[in-house]
Amino acid sequence: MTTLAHYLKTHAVDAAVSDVITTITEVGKTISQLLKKGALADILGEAGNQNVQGEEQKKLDVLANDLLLEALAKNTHCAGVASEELDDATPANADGRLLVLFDPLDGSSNIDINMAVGTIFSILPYQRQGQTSENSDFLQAGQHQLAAGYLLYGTSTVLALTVADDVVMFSLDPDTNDYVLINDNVTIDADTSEYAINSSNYRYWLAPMQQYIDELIAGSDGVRGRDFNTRWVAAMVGDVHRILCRGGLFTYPFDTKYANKAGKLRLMYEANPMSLLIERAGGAATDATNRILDIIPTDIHQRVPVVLGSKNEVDYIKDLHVNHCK
Ligand SMILES: O=P(O)(O)OC[C@H]1O[C@](O)(COP(=O)(O)O)[C@@H](O)[C@@H]1O
Ligand SMILES: [Mg+2]
Ligand SMILES: [Mg+2]
Repeated sequence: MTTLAHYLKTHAVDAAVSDVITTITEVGKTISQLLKKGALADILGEAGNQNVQGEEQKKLDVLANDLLLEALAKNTHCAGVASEELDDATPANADGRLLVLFDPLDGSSNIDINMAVGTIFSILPYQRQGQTSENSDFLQAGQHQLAAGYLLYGTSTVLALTVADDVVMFSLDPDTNDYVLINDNVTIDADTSEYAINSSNYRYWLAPMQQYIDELIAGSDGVRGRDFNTRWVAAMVGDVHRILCRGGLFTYPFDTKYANKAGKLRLMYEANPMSLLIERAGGAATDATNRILDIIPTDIHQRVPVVLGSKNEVDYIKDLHVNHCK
């Protein structure tokens, strides 16, 4: 049996990165416990305020954010924290070498209905040690991430992590409260017949995305010549987990639903960490045409269209978009 602590110690993981991962995953245990108690822990419902992106915050969005912030502020390696729920990045320990970014609670609309939610995190290097970190320090392309992962609070609590070239998965053992390795080499098949999209936004999509979904729905009667199946967890963490387990295609594409929003998902707290996991597992992650990990952010809260998962489907979507522009 390999615990997370043992894995981090024996895989030559940088000690500071390892320590920050330990801090995040320890908080994950607390969030997991709170979710198990649910209504009995008074964690359901609205917090009564909006985050910087104008979204109503749930009590658990705020609680998970505060727990992570408090724990990371005490971690000497952490120079600053940026969160989906905070207006600006919060400086931590100026001598730290690492910046931590997170979506404290992904899938907020699932909290009150007892469905899967998660925590997504990303670790970047800090370049100005000794000085107080600022928003601009976080504006690094996703390819520079030193580690990324998520905790999925589902029927069991699972950690997916990449700190080296591979992706590994752990399950939280409720008896010992340890994360135990359950997959030491997560890989995604290049082909899939399963896709995830919120099709209620169909009328707001670009023509190539509408064409793609039309083709999947036509199934064996259409140009694809085979049937496809839809799955939508309404928590990116759940959809990405399914893809890491059995392949698939996930997209929250560009849409025109809200002016000035290039898509719903956040580059730095959702798209980047998930893209690193997906690529390292052999899949692909784009904004429909460009690799997400190459995008140089201009704002810590910027949004990005996301197309990720089994490589051949991601490439197929890219071709549709490129050909449409010719
Ligand atoms: O409400 P929709 O359109 O189904 O969107 C679901 C998507 O929104 C998200 O819940 C956004 O994340 P947050 O819950 O962190 O805001 C994704 O996890 C998910 O893929
Ligand atoms: Mg989210
Ligand atoms: Mg969130």
